[in-house]
Amino acid sequence: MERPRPSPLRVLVDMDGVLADFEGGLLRGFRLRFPQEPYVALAERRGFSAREQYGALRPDLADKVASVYEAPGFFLDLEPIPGALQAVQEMRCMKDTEVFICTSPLQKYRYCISEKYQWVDKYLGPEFVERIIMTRDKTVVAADLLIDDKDTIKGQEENPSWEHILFTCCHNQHLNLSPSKRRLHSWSDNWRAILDSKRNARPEQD
Ligand SMILES: O=c1ccn([C@@H]2O[C@H](COP(=O)(O)O)[C@@H](O)[C@H]2O)c(=O)[nH]1
Ligand SMILES: [Mg+2]
Repeated sequence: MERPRPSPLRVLVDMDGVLADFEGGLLRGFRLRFPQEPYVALAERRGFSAREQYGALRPDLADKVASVYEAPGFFLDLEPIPGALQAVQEMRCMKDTEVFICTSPLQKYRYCISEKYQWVDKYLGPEFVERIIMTRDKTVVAADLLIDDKDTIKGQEENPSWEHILFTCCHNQHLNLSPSKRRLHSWSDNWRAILDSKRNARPEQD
């Protein structure tokens, strides 16, 4: 009897901090727009929210830093993270693998949503535009893996189906993870091994 084909391994890849260099773009934009103000160097970044860290430095800097990423052109002008584009293109061509870009829009979404679509089209092409999942709640999306730089991902679903692989970024590099949690240190790290191990760990299908 013919064995049934395994279902493809579904991988969600985050955008800001994983494909697009949000932190680099934010620091560059902040220093250009507010050259007299103190800033947080990338090596000093702690915690997902740049807004909170700037606000702790001086309360009025919270709105100033947010005004940088809320401005038109911010998301479209972000540089790709080194190796990211090649990695996801390779992932897309891998046998028995499905890759989606899973990204959260800002609450002030006026420019962010369309610019994220344009960015994907510009750097990855229309095949990937078809594969954008834009959501403020990633826990309700079903997948095997989520590669994301946000250290804690919460939402309506308490037990998301995916395993969160923490992608190293300036704001999370100092965190000690629980032994069960895995990191991808960069796109030069062995992301293929992570996909393979997940594929092999899945229960056999009848
Ligand atoms: O200080 C910050 C840093 C980022 N954001 C926004 O959060 C999302 C992050 O999306 P992911 O899909 O989790 O990468 C994005 O819209 C950032 O602009 C923020 O609001 N404040
Ligand atoms: Mg992110």
